[in-house]
Amino acid sequence: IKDGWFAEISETMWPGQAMSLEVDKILHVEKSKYQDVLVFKSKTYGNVLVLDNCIQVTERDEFSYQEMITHLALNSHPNPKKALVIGGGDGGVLREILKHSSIEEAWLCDIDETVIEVSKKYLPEMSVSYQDPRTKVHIGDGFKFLEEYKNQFDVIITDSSDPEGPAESLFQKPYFQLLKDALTEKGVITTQAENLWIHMDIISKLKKDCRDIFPVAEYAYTMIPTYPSGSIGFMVCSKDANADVKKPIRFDWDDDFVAKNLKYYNKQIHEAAFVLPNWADQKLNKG
Ligand SMILES: NCCCCCc1nc2ccccc2[nH]1
Repeated sequence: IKDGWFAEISETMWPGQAMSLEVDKILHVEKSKYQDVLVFKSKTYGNVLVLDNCIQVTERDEFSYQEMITHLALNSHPNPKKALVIGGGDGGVLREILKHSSIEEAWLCDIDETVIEVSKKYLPEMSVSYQDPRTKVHIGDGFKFLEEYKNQFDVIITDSSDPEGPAESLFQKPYFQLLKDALTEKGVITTQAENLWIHMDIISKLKKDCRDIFPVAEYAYTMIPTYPSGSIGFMVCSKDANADVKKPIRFDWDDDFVAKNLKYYNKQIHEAAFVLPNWADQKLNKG
């Protein structure tokens, strides 16, 4: 933090550019077992969680990412009862999962307990989900967790940080085989799949790996001002060869519920999220 501004600089992940947020007050600085943890109150984006100098969530725009990574998956499954989040220690994805009345158990496995602790203290609107009786928390490596739970989950959401650091293994092909084996018959996954403008190499490899393992694998994205280049994507995959993840197969909420509980996701946005600009479509789907 310099002259009252935080700059998200990474010469390896987003060379030559950096999102900056003006700092009102530093709230927490800690070196956990796995990463540097920083929480600050920003001037215009609420509280901000930073891990190893990368912005993870801000209170002002987190709903875009949390709603899309969750509902693109859950609304692509006929009747999700048991869901799992790998990562996502802030609790925002859990909060979104719990908006589905079909959910009986919502599990979360994050490697870093410090992230959960600071989220409970500084991100109350996301960590509120930890109090829900359907929530089950496991602290540990998602890779190892999945090796123990085969054919258990209808939906698995990988809400990971970036490939540099503790989440590195969550972007490799073996991880997607583990996800598939942990899913039930018509299981669906979504993963944090980076940005079209600066990570086309990561995305095309993710899509290829997912296509080798899942019969259905598509990339979708959302607008989010505080992630690099202002958007972030998701791999959306299904074990059901007949599934069309590009359209919601379920939308159980009435207008009143949507007005009160969904600030971003709706049926049209679900479909629009998979529509790519020409250059990206060429590279991803015809490369
Ligand atoms: N550069 C894009 C970063 C996306 C980060 C998404 C995210 N936000 C998180 C918060 C806590 C734990 C894991 C998380 N993963």
